[in-house]
Amino acid sequence: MNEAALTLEGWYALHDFRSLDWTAWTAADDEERAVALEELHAFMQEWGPVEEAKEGSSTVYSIVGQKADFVMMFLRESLEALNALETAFNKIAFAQYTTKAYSYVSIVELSNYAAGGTAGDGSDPMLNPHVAARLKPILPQAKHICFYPMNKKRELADNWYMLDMDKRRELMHSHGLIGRGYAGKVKQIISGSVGFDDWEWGVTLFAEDALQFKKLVYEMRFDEVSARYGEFGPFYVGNLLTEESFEEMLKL
Ligand code: VOV
Repeated sequence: MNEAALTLEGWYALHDFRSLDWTAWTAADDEERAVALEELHAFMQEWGPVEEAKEGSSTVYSIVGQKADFVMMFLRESLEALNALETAFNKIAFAQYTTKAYSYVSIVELSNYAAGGTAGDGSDPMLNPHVAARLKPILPQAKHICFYPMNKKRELADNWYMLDMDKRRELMHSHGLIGRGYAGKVKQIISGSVGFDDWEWGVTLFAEDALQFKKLVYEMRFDEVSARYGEFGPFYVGNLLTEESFEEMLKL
C-alpha cells in the first residue's frame, strides 16, 4: 500500500452560504426588519467571547455574484458545535429572509509534506505555537475572501494517490515555494474534507487586495500539483462584512 501523508487536524470548519430573499425582506414592515436585525446582532455578538475563549473563530463576508449573498465561516472544536451554530442561525428571525445557497464542512489540516513544524517525535504538535496557530487560526479581518473546494486527481494516467511519498513531497515543495511568494499578501487556510463533503479540500484565502487571489491561483495553475493533479469546484469571492456594513447592505 502506498504511504499516506500524515495529517494534523485542528478546528472543524463550516462555510455557510446564504442568499437574501429580497422579496420577503422588502415586504416585511419596519418592526419586523428591526426585530430581524436585532436578532442578527445578538447572534453575531456571541462570536467574540468564543474567540476570546480560544474555542473557535467566526467571520462573515458578502459574496459577489449570484451564487450567494453572504457566507458565514465558522471554526469550532467539534461538528456538534458547528451543527448548533447553523441551527441557532436558522432559528433567528433574520434567517426567515434568507435561503440556503451552499455549505462546506471540513477540518483545518496540516500535512507532513513540509516536514518542519509537524512533529514526528511523539510530542504533542499542539505544543508548537506555530503549528497550533495554523490549526486553530483566528480568522483575519481581511477585506476579501476567496473560497473554493478542490480534489487531487485519481485518473489512470494522473493519479496523485499512486505517487510515492518522495514524489508527492517534492511536488508539494514546489507548491509551497509559489505560495511563499504571496507571504503578507494572501493568507491560506487549507481544510481537509475527505469523508465530510463532496470535494477533498476546502481552500479559503484572505487578502486585502482581491487581485492577489487571481495572481496566486493563476500562478499555481502552472505548477505541476495544480496543472496535472488539481480539480476545482465553484469559486466564491467577497468582501468583509462588519456588523455596520452588514446593516448597511440590508438598509432599504
Ligand atoms: C498562499 C500561499 C500558500 C502557501 C504558502 C501554501 C503552502 C502549502 C504547504 C507548505 C503545504 C504542505 C503542508 C500543509 O500545509 O499541509 C500545502 C498544502 C496544500 N495546499 Fe497550499 N499553499 C498556499 C496556497 C494554496 C492554494 C491557493 C491552494 C489551492 C490550489 C490551487 O491551485 O488553486 C492550495 C492547496 C493546498 C492543498 C489542497 C494542500 C494539501 C495537499 C495534500 O495533498 O495534502 N494551497 N500548501
